[in-house]
Amino acid sequence: MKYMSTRGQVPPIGFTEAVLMGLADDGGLLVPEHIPQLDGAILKQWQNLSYPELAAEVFSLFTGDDIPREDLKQLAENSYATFRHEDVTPVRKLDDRRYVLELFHGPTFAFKDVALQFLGNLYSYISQKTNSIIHILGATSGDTGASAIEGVRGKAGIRICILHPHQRVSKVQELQMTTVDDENVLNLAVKGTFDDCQRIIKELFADVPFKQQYHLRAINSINIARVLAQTVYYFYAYFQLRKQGEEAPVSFSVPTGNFGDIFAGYLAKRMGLPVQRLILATNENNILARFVNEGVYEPGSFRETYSPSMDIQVASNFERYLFYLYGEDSRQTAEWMEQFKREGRIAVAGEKLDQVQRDFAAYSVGNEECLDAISAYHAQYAYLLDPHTACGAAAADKLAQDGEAAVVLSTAHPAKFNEAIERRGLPQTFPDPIQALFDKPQRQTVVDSTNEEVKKQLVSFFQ
Ligand SMILES: N[C@@H](CCOP(=O)(O)O)C(=O)O
Repeated sequence: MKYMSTRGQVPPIGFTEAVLMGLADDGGLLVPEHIPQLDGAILKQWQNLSYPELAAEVFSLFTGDDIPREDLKQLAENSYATFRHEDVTPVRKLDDRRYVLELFHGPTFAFKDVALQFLGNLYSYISQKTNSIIHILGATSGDTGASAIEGVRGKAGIRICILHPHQRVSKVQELQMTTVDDENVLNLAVKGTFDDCQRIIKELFADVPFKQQYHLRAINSINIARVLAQTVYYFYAYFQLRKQGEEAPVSFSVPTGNFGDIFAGYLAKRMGLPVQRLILATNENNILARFVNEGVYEPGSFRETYSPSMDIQVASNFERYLFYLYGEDSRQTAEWMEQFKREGRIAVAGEKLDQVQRDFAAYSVGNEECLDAISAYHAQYAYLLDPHTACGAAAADKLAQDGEAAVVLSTAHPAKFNEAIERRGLPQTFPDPIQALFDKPQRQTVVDSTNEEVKKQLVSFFQ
């Protein structure tokens, strides 16, 4: 399998090179040159696999000859051995047609662990096999950073620098990142929003001489390996539902800010997983929901919400979707992205908008509505949702259709977001690893939201 850029200016490259390149050198995003097509017979073969076995199968469709199957299996085994649940991503049935896909059983209690435990090990593997230097640069609104750090802390030959918006992540998210004392970890707290952090790292990655001189690698969902790893749980969840006897068509409700998680679902569906609907749930930072419902992709004003990981205006993976929406036309995609840079707006109408609305249903969840969902699920099912999952649940309820089974992706454990839970006076017990964070010293460097400031820090950390 080869990879190409959504903007068409990168010659086809293999899987390992795509992982190392992260953001495509022409500023676009890497995508596989074709989407593998699975028939019913393959899905049948996969339905009883363990999570690591399934992950190895999915990846083997995308790695070409770059990674032998036995090595892939080992990578997957090692990556998912760190999860606290034997099913890795179990599905909980709440009622007749309502399910929660729990993606938070990894080391940092967020769905990002599913991909980043794997990517951390993959980077180690690639660095040993190819002698590549791995200097990771990432941006986070809270969850990716902690997971990425956990995935590579203390690993030989790897350094990691994560930018997070200063005082705009939850307390537990901040502690998970800043209490890590391994020498290979640098946390920069940027005086700005997540969008500032993401813009800075994207501009640094787009400066190809700088990126190459300092061997910068991506762990955000701009890295195609992240998206591929996230497709696996859609398949696994579908098989679990069928094993639990659920016969109805299956829809997924996905809380999303950067469009990575739901894009993984879109890819799984394009590969042949029978997904009825993909429901896109945003908080009040609702650029994606507005795009699906009105066809206009244009940042609104930034809102601080109870679901800070989704406080995002400009969604990284949106470009990948545009590429597919326009029939894999890289010239058109590049033009759209140029226009977005120039005018801050993209608008689609007619048949294209119809297609968007066939691909997704979307709902933007208000702040109080999110808390209402937490209270309602607690009262009705004795189940405590974190505020991001609550957005997914509220959207699933709002857009529910008769006769379908709705699976809400639970992206984090509620203990990561006690600020929201406390607002409804709901008690919760912190898991031990989270409780222990409060006694540890923190280490972070606060920086201005400029490329120059961040560059200065990187040059000294990655030299
Ligand atoms: N919500 C994310 C933002 C970064 O998204 P990613 O999927 O591109 O890593 C976070 O928690 O950091």
